[in-house]
Amino acid sequence: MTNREREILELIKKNPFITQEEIASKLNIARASVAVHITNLMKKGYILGKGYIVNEDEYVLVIGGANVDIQGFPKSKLKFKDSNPGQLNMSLGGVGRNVAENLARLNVNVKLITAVGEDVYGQKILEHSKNIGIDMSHSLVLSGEYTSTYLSILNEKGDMEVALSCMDICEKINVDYIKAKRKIIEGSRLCVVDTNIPKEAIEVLTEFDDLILFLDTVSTAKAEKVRDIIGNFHTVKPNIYEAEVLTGICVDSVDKGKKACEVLLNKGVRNVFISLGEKGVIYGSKKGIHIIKMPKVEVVNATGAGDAFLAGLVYGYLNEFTIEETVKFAMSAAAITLSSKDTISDRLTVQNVKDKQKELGLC
Ligand SMILES: Nc1ncnc2c1ncn2[C@@H]1O[C@H](COP(=O)(O)OP(=O)(O)OP(=O)(O)O)[C@@H](O)[C@H]1O
Ligand SMILES: O=c1[nH]cc([C@@H]2O[C@H](CO)[C@@H](O)[C@H]2O)c(=O)[nH]1
Repeated sequence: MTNREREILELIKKNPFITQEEIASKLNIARASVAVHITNLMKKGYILGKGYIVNEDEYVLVIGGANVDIQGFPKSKLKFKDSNPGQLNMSLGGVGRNVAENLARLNVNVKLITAVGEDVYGQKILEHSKNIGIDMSHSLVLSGEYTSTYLSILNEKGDMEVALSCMDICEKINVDYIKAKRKIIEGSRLCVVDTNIPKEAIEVLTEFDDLILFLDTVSTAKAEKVRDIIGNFHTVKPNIYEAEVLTGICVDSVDKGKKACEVLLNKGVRNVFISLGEKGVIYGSKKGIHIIKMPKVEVVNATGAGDAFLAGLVYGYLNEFTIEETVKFAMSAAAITLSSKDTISDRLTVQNVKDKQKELGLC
């Protein structure tokens, strides 16, 4: 939605009987432009038919992968080419799905476009989404396809050592499907996309009108898909390895992280957040480039910290936080996730994130 459309929608919400002339004079614009904006608001689904019946349900749309994560926790230092005593844990994952679940836990109205098979894992993902409040009505449920899975081995510190993703089903979220969902995508307050979906489908998304696009680059292999179109995203959150794929700069120091941030801003990205794991975050916008260090926190499983962080960025944007407030909120959301064995923490709530901010001195 454009700023002008938002202004008009606010006026209509206050007075559903307001005339186009009244809107025009309040906003100091021509009546004909008001008519065009109202037509667009109707097309995007914010106004439901004539008589200005307003659709109050503003939503965030997430497009990306949904996995079942299987993770191994060794009891002591990992020995390669050997069988390590440890524990296995299974939880729901997939970057897009994780971001959507974290947003739902932060009370954001969220819809997810993903693809699952008609198998046990797919059923589990659909059931859980229903319980948590993620709208899956625009997702694909495909017979003859396997729901995707992710297998990772962590080290004794809870950081991922190596992982393998098996996500061929995401190829079905293709250009045709994205085009068919154009109305619901353009009607979103903002759209989060991950690079699990095909390159061409992401490219189509970047061509949609007035779409605020947040990007999670997922992994170095998948970040390649967006290298040439990175300037078309509003907000990007690569980690240091993904930032290198996008910029060609090896982020092995804060200065190089800032340089990579500058490269991405110069390409046209509005807000850049390069996550540095336990070292914190380098963030930049036209107001400048800064770093916030991460305080020491308990780490049980680092998987999913980046996804909680991205959900925190969305929350900050929706609530008009400053960029610094947004980073601190997002880091605190990541801290809650780090202390959970599962990819998502069931302790993630707005109040708990605010309490965590205070506890960590990130206020
Ligand atoms: N080991 C850690 N100790 C402290 N904070 C961490 C740690 N790992 C991650 N974080 C916090 O979470 C944020 C995002 O983490 P990270 O840089 O690992 O993203 P990521 O690689 O995208 O994660 P993932 O793909 O596992 O979701 C960091 O900026 C930091 O605030
Ligand atoms: O290629 C991919 N690897 C890993 C993930 C997911 O990342 C999550 C952690 O950030 C984890 O849940 C995994 O399923 C993915 O969606 N695609």
